[in-house]
Amino acid sequence: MAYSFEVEGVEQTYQATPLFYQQLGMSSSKIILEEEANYLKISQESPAPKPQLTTREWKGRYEAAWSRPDILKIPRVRRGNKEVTLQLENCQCPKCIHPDTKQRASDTFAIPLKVKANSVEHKETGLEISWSDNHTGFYPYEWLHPHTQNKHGDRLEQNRLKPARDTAPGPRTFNPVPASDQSPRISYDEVMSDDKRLSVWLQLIWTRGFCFVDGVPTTPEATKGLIERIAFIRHTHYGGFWDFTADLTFKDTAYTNEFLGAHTDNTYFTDPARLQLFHLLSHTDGSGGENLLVDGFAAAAQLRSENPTHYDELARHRHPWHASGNDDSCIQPSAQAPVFSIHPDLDKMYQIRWNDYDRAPKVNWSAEEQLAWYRAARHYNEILQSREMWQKLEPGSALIFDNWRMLHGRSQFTGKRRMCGGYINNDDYISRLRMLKYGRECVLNNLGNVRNVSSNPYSIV
Ligand SMILES: C[N+](C)(C)CCCC[C@H](N)C(=O)O
Ligand SMILES: O=C(O)CCC(=O)C(=O)O
Repeated sequence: MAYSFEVEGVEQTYQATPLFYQQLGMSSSKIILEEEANYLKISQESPAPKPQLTTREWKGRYEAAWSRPDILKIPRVRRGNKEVTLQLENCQCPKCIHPDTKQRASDTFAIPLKVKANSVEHKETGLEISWSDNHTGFYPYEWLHPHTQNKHGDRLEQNRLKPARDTAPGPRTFNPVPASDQSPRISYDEVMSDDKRLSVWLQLIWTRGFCFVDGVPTTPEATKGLIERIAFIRHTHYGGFWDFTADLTFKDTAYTNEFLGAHTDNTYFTDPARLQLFHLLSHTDGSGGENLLVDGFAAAAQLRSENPTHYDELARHRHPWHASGNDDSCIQPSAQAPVFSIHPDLDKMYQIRWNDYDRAPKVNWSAEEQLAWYRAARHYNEILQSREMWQKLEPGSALIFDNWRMLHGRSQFTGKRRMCGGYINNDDYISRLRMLKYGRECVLNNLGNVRNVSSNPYSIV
């Protein structure tokens, strides 16, 4: 890739290796960025003679300019019309990316929208940028290079994922945020002994998004048996049934005592687990460790009513997700996936992926598309925070929830906290729910029926 600059009036072309600054004779000294109207003036602060590098409008197109206060554009490739944009929130420094879990460690939405790059310095291994919110960002060259971005976004994405109608269909009907004491609950003994109560339990999870099971013996064995009452436990790189504490058994922030903001699990799987059950077995010599739940569908419906465009942004743009904490794995879905997934037959939202820790930097979109998406995501994040339901789990009461609809999280804690639980696949849960609710004959008679009516078992997705 070649970058073209006019240097002192003479057009020069530089191979766009990440070190192209050095080819400009700019040694590892501070590069000062100055904004002049629509131009980006990159000059060098060093005792050596400074080759003035001034980008300018050329044949109606800018060679480089600020397109957004928090995005630094370095000159795009004239022929390929590519450009590299850097964002504070994709900073790769150890404060922004957890050195062990490789997850985002900074809060994307705490970054001011109007953040600006004050200066750029290229170091041996990457660019160091000091940002106006006093954060010093670091972008390794080998990270920078693959993160060039297509100015026009991903045409395929724009064409293929445009919502079927002027705005993407909404989520299925949702219930208002229940006060903690109005949470759906059911008895362990009933669920374990009676298929009718089992069916009620599964329908409560589907209609309300979550359900507590009271009277569960505070042992891993009883908890495992409760999960297996629904279906076999989904095995992942975290194992099958988990019994965990804050010891980084796996390099994921769940295995720490840190705060975890509202998120869905498994965004990095092609097929995220559908149900997740937590049973707090004990918490001694410490405090904190409360759990939060948010109804992501209810929040999405609120977003859609407040700003349909923001809702569409989160339904249209697909993102890369990853789980890379363990040294021997980097798990990613087979295709990038959006925050809101709309069912292709039933024309309603059926899955939310929301996990800022595990969201990888997206490359195939333009600066303008990024701005629109981040505004929408910020709006959704504010709604989610306003709808959080917090409560301290108690030994003996297990919490199960729909991981495609409900977001969960945890407050920071001290002391020894032992949590157990497990995942269940979507297909196994939905099969169990349909068979118990409709019966086998009705389910088999409706295979292939895609009408979104309650008499059709397929309407349960
Ligand atoms: C297995 N257990 C639930 C304990 C932890 C799993 C880690 C979840 C991961 N951060 C994610 O968001 O998918
Ligand atoms: O520790 C907890 O209570 C929840 C951990 C969590 O959010 C997760 O495992 O995804």
